[in-house]
Amino acid sequence: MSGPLRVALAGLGTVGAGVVKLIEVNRTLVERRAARPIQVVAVSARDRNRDRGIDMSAFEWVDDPVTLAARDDIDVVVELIGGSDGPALALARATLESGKALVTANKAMLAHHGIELARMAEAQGAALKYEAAVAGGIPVIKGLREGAAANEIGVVYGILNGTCNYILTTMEKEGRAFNEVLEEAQRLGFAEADPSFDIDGVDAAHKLSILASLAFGTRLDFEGVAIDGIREVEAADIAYAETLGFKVRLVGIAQADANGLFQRVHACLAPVAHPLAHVDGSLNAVVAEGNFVGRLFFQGSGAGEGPTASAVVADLIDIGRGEFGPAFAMPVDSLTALPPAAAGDRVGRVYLRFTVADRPGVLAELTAAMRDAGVSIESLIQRGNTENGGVYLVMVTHEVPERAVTDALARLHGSENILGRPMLMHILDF
Ligand SMILES: NC(=O)c1ccc[n+]([C@@H]2O[C@H](COP(=O)([O-])OP(=O)(O)OC[C@H]3O[C@@H](n4cnc5c(N)ncnc54)[C@H](O)[C@@H]3O)[C@@H](O)[C@H]2O)c1
Ligand SMILES: N[C@@H](CCO)C(=O)O
Ligand code: NA
Repeated sequence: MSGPLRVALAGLGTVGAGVVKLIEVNRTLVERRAARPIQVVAVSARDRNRDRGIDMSAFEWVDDPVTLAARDDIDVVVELIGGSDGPALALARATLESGKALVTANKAMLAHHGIELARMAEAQGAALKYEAAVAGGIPVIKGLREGAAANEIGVVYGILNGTCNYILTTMEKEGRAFNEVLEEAQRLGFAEADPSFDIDGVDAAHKLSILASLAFGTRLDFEGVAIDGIREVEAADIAYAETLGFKVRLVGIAQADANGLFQRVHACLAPVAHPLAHVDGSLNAVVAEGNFVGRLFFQGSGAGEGPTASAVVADLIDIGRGEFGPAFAMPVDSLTALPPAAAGDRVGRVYLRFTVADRPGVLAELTAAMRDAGVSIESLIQRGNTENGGVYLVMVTHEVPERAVTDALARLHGSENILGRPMLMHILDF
């Protein structure tokens, strides 16, 4: 064995504490695999005295994590603070500038500053590793960056947020209210510090932009992701979806073709036969289609202490072995910049839920707008009273270009017969 890999941990929350525990429990095999001892030299967090359920007395405590970057007795800094900017970014920059290896679970930081950090790592010949940042414990970064590296990948999509999947599937199985289930996900340690990042789709978009760069060899483009979360999904939508043969899932989709780079996060209806319809609770899943390997399906725990620590320590093992290369699978200057592709040309089936007044002529008005916009209806359900005195009218369209649905909704805008905002979800057709 060569000399120890000297590690500093910045951030001792859910993930940081998990890393300390994993190294403790699995030390022997981790060190055999890294071919050297793993030595946690120093740690930093906001509150020194917080009870983390682990003995930290062997580690030097540091108040300012950025000072870790300049130390000669540290080889790798592990950033587990979070946040796209602030102390996490200051630490990441200082670490790479000093030529040290950086391991991070911070997808927000990578989505916003990944290219800059990858360039710094390249300039210094330093490792920048981030397996925990996308789909937690699932080795999807390794899978795309290494395992599928010989393929042209046309599409990558999946369930990238454990909190949303936990909320949607718990609502589905137990019929419980949105807010109650969100609080439970926060207690279980899945949710981001700001849970709106989870439920508004931002966290999934951070991860999707990283996956897209790896899959297509394109420059990371978080600004190009169209984002919708799950706030508008009602228990009724989940029940209608079930009646129609679907499950509601928050799905991130990235596709690269002659039209450019299409990236979108949105609640979708997955047909019950689709593998994503069977991804429950806080699990994540990623599907990638390669031109030689075919369909790859990765599934596992995308959040929580153990699975995320598993990914962080795997990165440390790689660094211990000296196995790393360009952060985004190729040198930054080789990444192409594709223009964002417009959604309007995309063809697919759509689920629409309207809350309508219960009076004659409403259905005729709705179907006329669909007809005039060239939208053909595959199935239609009208049922029940809603709280605001209307009835729900739910339809699934045949395959149509997205702009036709937008046109139909524009024709109905302002109609006295339509109460509240229509709910639209795309049907997953990969
Ligand atoms: N929790 C998960 O399941 C999960 C999964 C994958 C990725 N991540 C990512 O991992 C990172 C950490 O997440 P977490 O859930 O462990 O967060 P957390 O809120 O539980 O922990 C954050 C830690 O950072 C420390 N911290 C905050 N500001 C600091 C500062 N200025 N200096 C030093 N320490 C500071 C806090 O004291 C705390 O120990 C985030 O980037 C998150 O997105 C989390
Ligand atoms: N908040 C994230 C943590 C994992 O990145 C989730 O719920 O998936
Ligand atoms: Na991962």
